[in-house]
Amino acid sequence: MNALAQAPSPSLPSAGVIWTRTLEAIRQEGLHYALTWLERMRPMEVRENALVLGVPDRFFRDWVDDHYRAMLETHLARLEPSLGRVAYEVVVGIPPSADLPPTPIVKVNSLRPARLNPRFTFDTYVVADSNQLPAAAAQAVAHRPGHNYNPLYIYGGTGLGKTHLLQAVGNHIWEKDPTQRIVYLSSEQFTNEYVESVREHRMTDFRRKFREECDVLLIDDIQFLGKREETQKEFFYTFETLFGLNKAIVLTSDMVPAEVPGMEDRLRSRFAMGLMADIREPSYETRVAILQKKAEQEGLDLPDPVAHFIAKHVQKNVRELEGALVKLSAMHSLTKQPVTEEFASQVLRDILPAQRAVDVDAIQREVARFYKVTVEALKEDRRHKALAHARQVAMYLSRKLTKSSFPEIASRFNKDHSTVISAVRKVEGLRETDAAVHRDLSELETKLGGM
Ligand SMILES: Nc1ncnc2c1ncn2[C@@H]1O[C@H](COP(=O)(O)OP(=O)(O)OP(=O)(O)O)[C@@H](O)[C@H]1O
Repeated sequence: MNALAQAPSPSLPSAGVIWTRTLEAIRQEGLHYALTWLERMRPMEVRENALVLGVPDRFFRDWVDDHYRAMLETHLARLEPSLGRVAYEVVVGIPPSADLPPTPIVKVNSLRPARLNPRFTFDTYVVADSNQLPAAAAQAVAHRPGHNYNPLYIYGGTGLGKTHLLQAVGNHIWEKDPTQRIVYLSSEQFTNEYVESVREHRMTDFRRKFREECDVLLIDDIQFLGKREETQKEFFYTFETLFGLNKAIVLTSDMVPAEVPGMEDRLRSRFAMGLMADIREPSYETRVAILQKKAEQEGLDLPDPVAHFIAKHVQKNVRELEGALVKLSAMHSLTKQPVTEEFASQVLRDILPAQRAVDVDAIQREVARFYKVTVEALKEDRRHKALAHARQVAMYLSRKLTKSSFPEIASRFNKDHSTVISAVRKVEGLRETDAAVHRDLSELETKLGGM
């Protein structure tokens, strides 16, 4: 049999090596059914900008060419940009196609569906208290699209990971089964496509794309549909068709359906038919965990105190946390300075919120709110255990976060200064030994914007 031929230029690997790598990439994408055919072919040579593959007969050649050429050429170009084509040569000795097992005739989407970012996967998503339900629901949809939670409606504030989860659903389904037709877009893009199709009299194409050739519909920021009456109508029928066919529908929004201005009632009620799950703002611990995971992904060695420092100061959303980390990482590789708290505070000066001056009043208010007691109760003499703890915490924070002296603090709580001193000592001790107290204090300090 004609074995592997040599490469045309010394800079290119041989046809055999290129072919092995191509098959490996296809295997990694889980396209096993394609391999049944592809593994029969023999790498012959690299000719001009084509990889020449040996095939047993013309039937085989035509079948592979019809079904897998696009996929092969995509993978080839990714591995060797100078090779954009495959060519075939009938070779004696390769077992003929007749003894191949029957292969399902499916149209393979060898390219990741449009607009899906491969970075947004379940692997790179940190699951925590703030997003447990939507993350679990998204995974359930990705495992059994159309059967679990249909539709799934994920809502929450900006930069909290809605798009990430939505795209993770799409990426997971596609990676497991590239024959699934996944349509991912924002409601604004849906509107634009609709308006264009009406204008250009291409509604049949539009409906085919969204109703007939769609197994999974993922729409980001559905709230923008509220302002578009005509598009909403079209979307309603799209929804009804897909839902009736058990096709998976996942939507994201920054508010619950009932709050979306201008959204028709019939759509609101349909959105609420499956599962509505909200992503909340990440807690302090979640922010630390996200920073650590992202640092690991970026290959940045992030010491714990620095992760805590950023988490304490960047509280708004995950997008801002990520921005802080990217900046830190870039400055670290440029300057080669060690990643310390001091370095972080210099680098992130312009993103960190300015330190708020905290006073005893603000501390009393925040602590009272936190422990669900009144500010007056903090200043009274009552010795109820929970109240006494809240009072001691308020005294400790007053000492730690303000410049007030013990007697000054004492006067604000109607106590004498020795009570404040022993309260501060007690809370300092508890902070070291009691994890719940440690967590409460960190959260309170974060809320108060202190260090
Ligand atoms: N739990 C998480 N784990 C890892 N990364 C996250 C998480 N949540 C958010 N991110 C990251 O934060 C950034 C912002 O997230 P995303 O774009 O999904 O937010 P969003 O809720 O869709 O925001 P918007 O409403 O503004 O569109 C992304 O880079 C995303 O990867």
